[in-house]
Amino acid sequence: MVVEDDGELRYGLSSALREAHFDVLEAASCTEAVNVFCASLPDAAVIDLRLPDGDAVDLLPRLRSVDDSVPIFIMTGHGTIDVAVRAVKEGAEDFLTKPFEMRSLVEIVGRAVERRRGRQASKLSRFAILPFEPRSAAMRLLEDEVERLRDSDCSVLLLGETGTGKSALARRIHALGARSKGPFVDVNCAGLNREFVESELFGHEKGAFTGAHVSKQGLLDAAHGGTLFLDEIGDIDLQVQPKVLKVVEEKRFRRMGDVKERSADVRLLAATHHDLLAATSRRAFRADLYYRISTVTLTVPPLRDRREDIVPFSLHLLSTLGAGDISLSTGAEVRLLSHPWPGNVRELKNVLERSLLLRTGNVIRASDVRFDQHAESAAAIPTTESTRTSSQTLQDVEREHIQRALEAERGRVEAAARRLGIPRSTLYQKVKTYGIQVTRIRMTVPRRLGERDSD
Ligand SMILES: Nc1ncnc2c1ncn2[C@@H]1O[C@H](COP(=O)(O)OP(=O)(O)OP(=O)(O)O)[C@@H](O)[C@H]1O
Repeated sequence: MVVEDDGELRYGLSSALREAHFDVLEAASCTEAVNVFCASLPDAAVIDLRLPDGDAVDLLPRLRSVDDSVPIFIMTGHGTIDVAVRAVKEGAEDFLTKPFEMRSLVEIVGRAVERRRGRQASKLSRFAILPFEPRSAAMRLLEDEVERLRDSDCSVLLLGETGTGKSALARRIHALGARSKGPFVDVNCAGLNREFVESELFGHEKGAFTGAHVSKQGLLDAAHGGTLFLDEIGDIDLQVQPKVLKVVEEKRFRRMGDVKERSADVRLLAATHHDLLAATSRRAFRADLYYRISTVTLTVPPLRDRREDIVPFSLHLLSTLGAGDISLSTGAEVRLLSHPWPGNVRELKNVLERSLLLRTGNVIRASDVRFDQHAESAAAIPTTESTRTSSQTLQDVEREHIQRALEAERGRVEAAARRLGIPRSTLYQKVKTYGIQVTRIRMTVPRRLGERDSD
């Protein structure tokens, strides 16, 4: 993403990057930059320090609260280097002093994109090489089913309560299969409106709708040769569903505003925590799509139904958190075993992360195991009144309330903002101010759009 209000310079920067085969999105102000960034999650951003409606230092926290893994470069003139240094302290990758050679820009951006991709690939491979051997019958059965699907290219529907590990399982299925060298593109469809999901998935041609200033490849292009994982598929708009069906059945799709069809060489994995069959009878989900994607279903059992796994899985999670030398006292094990885990693995991971911070020495004790009081019901936010204690400040209450809203909406900032009755931009600001970790990013595109060769 290139953000520059000087049209000529913007054109020069974009052309240099396009010549180097980057897909470039342009913005001329902070407001436009936020919109483009949220809609497309670019692999890197190059931003002019001074923009008509603010400067890059103001913009950084807003962009980083959406996705802090995107490398952001600040372009600056000689007189403004101290401000640019501040921007780097705020999390910018580096700054470029004008005038600079386009060649250096292309090199710097290219290297940052590669580094980011490497980090994402190693995350994925770390995940793939740390399999957990379950003790529970339910998880062993699931493992057998996954093993049987290893060589198949069929679509799979993953079912299970929120936080059970459906996305994690989708990544494993991808990593085990023949497409493992191709991209894994993960789209969370919850809360996305029709036009957004359609343009993100299928891409669009210039002028396809108001604001489509340039043509854009979709995530189906990005997933070419790999796997497309549609999380919360039950939330996909009814009008978009026939197009998804065409991808599953015919492996073909059409960009918005385009007349020609393109081939979609993707394996489709989908997940939902809704009862899709019931949704088909309410006509909220198309029956033909349901039957097409549900030929093979895998159900991830909730943690409370696989208690034998809780202690060994906790030790496994501790090692994935870099704490493989930490053990659990008997008291801590008893506490973990007696909890109902409504938030499943996500909640277990949070509790373990917290206990790592609270522990002294190499053992987690019962008193270090503190449950999230608000996870009892992921769907309900308790009233502020019921959670207030005399020592809490108004800010403590606000921070907790925001955290609960984000948990209840599984990290979807847009939905949490709606729930709280505040604009999304205000929520981003508060998330930044309170240093709240948003645990779920809506969309992960592990490589540059349109790039098709293997990692
Ligand atoms: N086998 C595993 N090893 C390590 N971490 C895991 C494993 N399974 C799940 N997790 C972690 O638990 C959390 C929840 O997992 P995930 O997002 O896959 O759940 P989900 O069922 O897709 O949730 P939702 O329905 O809310 O989308 C994530 O932080 C994930 O990294």
